[in-house]
Amino acid sequence: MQALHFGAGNIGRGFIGKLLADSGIKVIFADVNEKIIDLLRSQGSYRVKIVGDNLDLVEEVNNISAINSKDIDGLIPLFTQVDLITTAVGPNVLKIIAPTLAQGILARLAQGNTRPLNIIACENMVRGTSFLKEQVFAHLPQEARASAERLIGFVDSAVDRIVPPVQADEADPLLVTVEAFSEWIVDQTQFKGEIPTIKGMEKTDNLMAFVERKLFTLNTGHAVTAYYGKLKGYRFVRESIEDPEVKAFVKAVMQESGAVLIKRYAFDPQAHSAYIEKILQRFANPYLTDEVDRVGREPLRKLSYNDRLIKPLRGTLEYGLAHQNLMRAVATALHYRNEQDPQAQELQHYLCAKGVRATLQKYCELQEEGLIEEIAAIYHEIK
Ligand SMILES: NC(=O)c1ccc[n+]([C@@H]2O[C@H](COP(=O)([O-])OP(=O)(O)OC[C@H]3O[C@@H](n4cnc5c(N)ncnc54)[C@H](O)[C@@H]3O)[C@@H](O)[C@H]2O)c1
Ligand SMILES: O=P(O)(O)OC[C@@H](O)[C@@H](O)[C@H](O)[C@H](O)CO
Repeated sequence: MQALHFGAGNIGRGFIGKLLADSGIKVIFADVNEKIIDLLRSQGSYRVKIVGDNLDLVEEVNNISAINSKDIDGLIPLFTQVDLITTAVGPNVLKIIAPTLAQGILARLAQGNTRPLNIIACENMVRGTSFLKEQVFAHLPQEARASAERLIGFVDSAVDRIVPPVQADEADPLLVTVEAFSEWIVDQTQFKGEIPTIKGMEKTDNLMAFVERKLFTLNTGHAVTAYYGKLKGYRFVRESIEDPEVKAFVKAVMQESGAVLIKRYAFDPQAHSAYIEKILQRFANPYLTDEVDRVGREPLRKLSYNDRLIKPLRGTLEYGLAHQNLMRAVATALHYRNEQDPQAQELQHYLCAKGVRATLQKYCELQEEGLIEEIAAIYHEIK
């Protein structure tokens, strides 16, 4: 079996590509980073370092190749050969690769290929593959849509493994360092044809519970660790979470979002509490060098209506639950500054020009006057 994987970055190489290759699947990486592609192609392998307590393991990933995703002439024929397409490019890039996917699907259909093809977006996003499907279908002519619907499975998933950016290592530029923990859960109801056997890929018919549990616990807490840590002058996630004040705040936020999840999905409160504790330990992993700016990246995405801060906050309103810490988390995120991050720049310009209330309306799509006033008051108090 062959798979085409878009995005040879941290998660692409350190998680999804590795699981696929470990399961005997030939993985073809497609990326816009020419340097990475050249190296992957010339080496035909790369190494993954897995770190944790009493663990310092280096594993080699073989049976791979790579192509520049801008090389359309080389890329499109691959769509007729593979049985699986995965992505780890970032939520904002899905709409950029959608036209290419549509072109590839059309080539496959034109060839009369009736083998099922499954596509899985592995992004931090609720139902990211369904979003990708909408984007791809928008580029398919009407007459191709019924066949695509019948033959192409768009499978939503939840992905969890902390993989910080690659440290510059001249001796081994492809090396990725990852934590031992990993979780990849797919919606088994959305596959076409036989579900491939991939070690480490778990199947469920209740994906939303897993996606929200992960995004609104780990990623909510991670974002707060980054934004509060940045405000306190920390550079690394570990330094930030080791500050007792940050840790207490992060835990309180995760408990508030947890109350929403427990109510919505009937999770066992004790098991959820253990899940939170385990996540706090993962943030403090002494073997990972993860910067608050990576975790806080793209704050407008993180502050959007369905993402890790606002959706849990909306959940507390829906169920009449406490939300003081979530409001403070949003106010803290609004203070995020990073000159290298265009979204952080846009956020600060808008805040400066229009003020906090207009910012909450525009980017978070909040409408509740009382809530907006309370967050604005906390924002100014933090200032
Ligand atoms: N790093 C983590 O800890 C982690 C964990 C779970 C989920 N995720 C999610 O995985 C996704 C990828 O994150 P990452 O940390 O690997 O990011 P990354 O920046 O390391 O990797 C993204 C890769 O996509 C490539 N890319 C960009 N535009 C492209 C295009 N048009 N075509 C092909 N490739 C393109 C980039 O060159 C880069 O190599 C994100 O959605 C992220 O939220 C990350
Ligand atoms: O990738 P983002 O920008 O959505 O979020 C940053 C981190 O919280 C995230 O990458 C985590 O490390 C990851 O989700 C762990 O599974």
